[in-house]
Amino acid sequence: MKILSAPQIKECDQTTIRTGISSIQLMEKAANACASWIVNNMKNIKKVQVFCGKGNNGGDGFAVARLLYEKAIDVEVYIDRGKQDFSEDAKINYKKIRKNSGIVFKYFSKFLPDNNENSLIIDALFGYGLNRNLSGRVKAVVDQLNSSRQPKLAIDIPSGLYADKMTDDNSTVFKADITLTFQFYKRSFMHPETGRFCGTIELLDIGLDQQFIDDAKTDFFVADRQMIRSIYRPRADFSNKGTFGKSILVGGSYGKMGSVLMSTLAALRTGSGLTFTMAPDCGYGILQSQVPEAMFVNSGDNYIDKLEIQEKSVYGIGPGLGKEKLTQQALFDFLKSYKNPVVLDADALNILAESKKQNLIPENSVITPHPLEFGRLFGKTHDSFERLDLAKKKAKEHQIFIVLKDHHTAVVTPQGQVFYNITGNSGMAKGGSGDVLTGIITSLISQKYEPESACILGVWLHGMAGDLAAEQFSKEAMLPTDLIHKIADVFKLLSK
Ligand SMILES: NC(=O)C1=CN([C@@H]2O[C@H](COP(=O)(O)OP(=O)(O)OC[C@H]3O[C@@H](n4cnc5c(N)ncnc54)[C@H](O)[C@@H]3O)[C@@H](O)[C@H]2O)[C@@H](O)CC1
Ligand SMILES: [K+]
Repeated sequence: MKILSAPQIKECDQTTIRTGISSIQLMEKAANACASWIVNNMKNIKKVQVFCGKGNNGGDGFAVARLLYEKAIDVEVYIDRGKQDFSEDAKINYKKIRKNSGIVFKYFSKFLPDNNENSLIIDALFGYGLNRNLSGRVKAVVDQLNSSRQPKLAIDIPSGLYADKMTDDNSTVFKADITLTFQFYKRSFMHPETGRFCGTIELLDIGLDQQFIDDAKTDFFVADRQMIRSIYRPRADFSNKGTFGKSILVGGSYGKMGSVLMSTLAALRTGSGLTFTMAPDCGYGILQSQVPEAMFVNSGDNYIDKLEIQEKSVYGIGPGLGKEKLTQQALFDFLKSYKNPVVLDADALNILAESKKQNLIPENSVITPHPLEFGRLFGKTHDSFERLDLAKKKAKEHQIFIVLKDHHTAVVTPQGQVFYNITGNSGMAKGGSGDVLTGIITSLISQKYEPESACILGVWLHGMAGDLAAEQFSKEAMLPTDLIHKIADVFKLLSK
């Protein structure tokens, strides 16, 4: 699914209006979608306090207030004091509810929190039209709303959040529990500094012009179910283990054998035909007893000191590798003579960063850094938007795929496209989750998925396995090894 910028969404709204529906009808449709969602999904809500701004987001708020009032919900509407230069459609909806004597109108300054879980705060102050930080009375009331214990819902975008860029440090943003957003995810929903204000995100389809959406140019996408289904290839009949490729997981050192073990298990569970582990001898017993399906290639004593090149294989290198001098040399020698795409993670990336040998990464390879590893490889950045810009630049420069791990991991392609992942949860923020991802992506490439598809599908699978693990074990208790077991259920879901 495409992510459009705020100006593109505005153009999309306007195109939709030109091609049939009037702007006030479109607002009514948007408000209806919100009100229905609230009525159907928040059955305990008896009262709403709707905060309306002067633009069309405020217009949505007035219309939602009216529609909820018609559903016998107690409604209070809050507006700013002073001259109200409402947008045209906001004015129409404002006048409509002004006539309605049952709806209570108040100024922001009169807000008193109910602190009651049956009373919902609705933020319709600003949407994608925000062009400066919140200040004055609006800022004051949003600060007050944020400290209330009532459930909070934002219409389209939490007020104070820009659609496509960072907020300034310490600026005020409405902290929503739920964001009902129209048609598109916004980039700011996907980044940790800004996404944390959105709570649960629900996409509401308001029937915007499909032709405009199809033609719109963007570098940013969300990997949704539809995209994943188009990438996933069910396992073919009439096949043998050779059909599904050979994965070689390289890593492990004394005390860190678990990482390459998890990568190996994940590669097997993802369907790799033949799976090898290249690890030092100290891991021999562990690996052979824990993963009898994988073959062991001895690559050193307590750490890897040589890396054998095997034909027609896909290498996933890095988990638990360590940074011994001889390991470093083994990695350099390997990358100098091996020209096929590889998957590089963890210490493989740290070694390349410390030795400034990023140029050794073969074209079309996949690297899977977390923010710190990315910083070591390509330099520090101020925030995750800047980091993503730099990743786009570096993916192009090195012609590689960068899987930038984060709450919403982003797959960045050599063409500069970005695919945000929306599966996964904070229960995965544990040592070992990354090793599982390395195994999954390596396995998919060995099964002849193009690296781009392998990254997008792999990250999605990994997150989905995490969501299923959280459901069974809780975010706190779930383990990276649980992710590996849940891969089975994710494939079952995919093949339905
Ligand atoms: N027909 C349409 O265009 C539709 C728009 N919709 C809603 O309209 C929203 C966009 O509406 P608008 O473009 O009117 O934008 P907003 O409702 O976000 O408000 C923009 C107005 O607020 C002012 N403003 C921006 N930042 C401010 C700040 N920090 N302090 C004070 N004033 C500030 C702007 O100068 C402008 O007058 C969407 O997010 C969505 O909620 C939906 O109703 C769907 C249809
Ligand atoms: K809003």
